[in-house]
Amino acid sequence: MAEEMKGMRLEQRHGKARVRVGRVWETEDGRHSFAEWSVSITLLSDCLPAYIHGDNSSIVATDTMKNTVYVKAKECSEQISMEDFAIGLGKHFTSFYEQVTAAIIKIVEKPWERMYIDGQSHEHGFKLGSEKHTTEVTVKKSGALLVTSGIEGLAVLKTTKSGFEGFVRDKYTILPETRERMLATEVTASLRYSFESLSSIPAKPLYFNDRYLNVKKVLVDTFFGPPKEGVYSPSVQSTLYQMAEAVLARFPDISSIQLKMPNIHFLPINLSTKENLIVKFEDDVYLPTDEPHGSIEASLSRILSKM
Ligand SMILES: O=c1[nH]c(=O)c2[nH]c(=O)[nH]c2[nH]1
Repeated sequence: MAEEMKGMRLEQRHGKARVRVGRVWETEDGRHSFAEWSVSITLLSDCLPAYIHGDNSSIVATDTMKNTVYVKAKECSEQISMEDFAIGLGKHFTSFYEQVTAAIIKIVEKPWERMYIDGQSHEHGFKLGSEKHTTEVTVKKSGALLVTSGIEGLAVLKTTKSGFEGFVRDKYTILPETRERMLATEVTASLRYSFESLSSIPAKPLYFNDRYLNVKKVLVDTFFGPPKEGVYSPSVQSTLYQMAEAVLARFPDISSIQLKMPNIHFLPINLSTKENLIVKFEDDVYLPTDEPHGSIEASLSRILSKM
């Protein structure tokens, strides 16, 4: 919310960050599902008197926002995706409070995965996985909507079928050209859905969970290529583009994707003295590093034809 007065402009928003909630759902046959979320709420609301006159009469307390997360979690009697939970919260804040014009809800899910014991899925046992599902939803009072989902910390590595050649060479360059190197990254992805109003959201339960898993699979499959032969990567940039393109080709309801793919370097080990070659690098012994790393990011969007 922005307001101009006395030749100045005040922009303000308030909310509650990192409200943590765990939710268990039990089906009739006794099988449990579980989700753990960290929910951050930001409200855009007309509460200028609080800033200017110390008058809090229009403020929705951030403590109330926190409580609302638990009330809404209780009300979800069946398992729900966090995108749908965020949309529900946004809908609540923008319709329940007159002064709230928009709500921005961010959720990060802790990656609890169902346990498998001797190949059999456990009814109520979960273990912590690695990459995280995230979402950010903006709901306006008008019902206008923006839904993004993300993946954080998807670490992938391949030991061959990667190279880097033909780049700029000048007096500062020492990097040799290669068609044989490791390729390692930690993918952060953010997907924007094309749903633009509350009424256009798919009614299918767990629609967004399904999308998340399938997008992750397309990203990973494109990064690695087929299991036997793999696929050659001429650069992180090229692989990133192919991953983004594959997602947009496969999922018509995703209108753009942003990918961040740091190039996490594994440096060849060569050890020698003046007299002796102790370790000669033969694409085998590496020094793993995490800094510095290449930082490579891009977003790919559909250009919507104006018919
Ligand atoms: O895939 C790569 N892209 C780069 O832009 C780059 N720069 C670099 O030093 N190594 C690499 N690798």
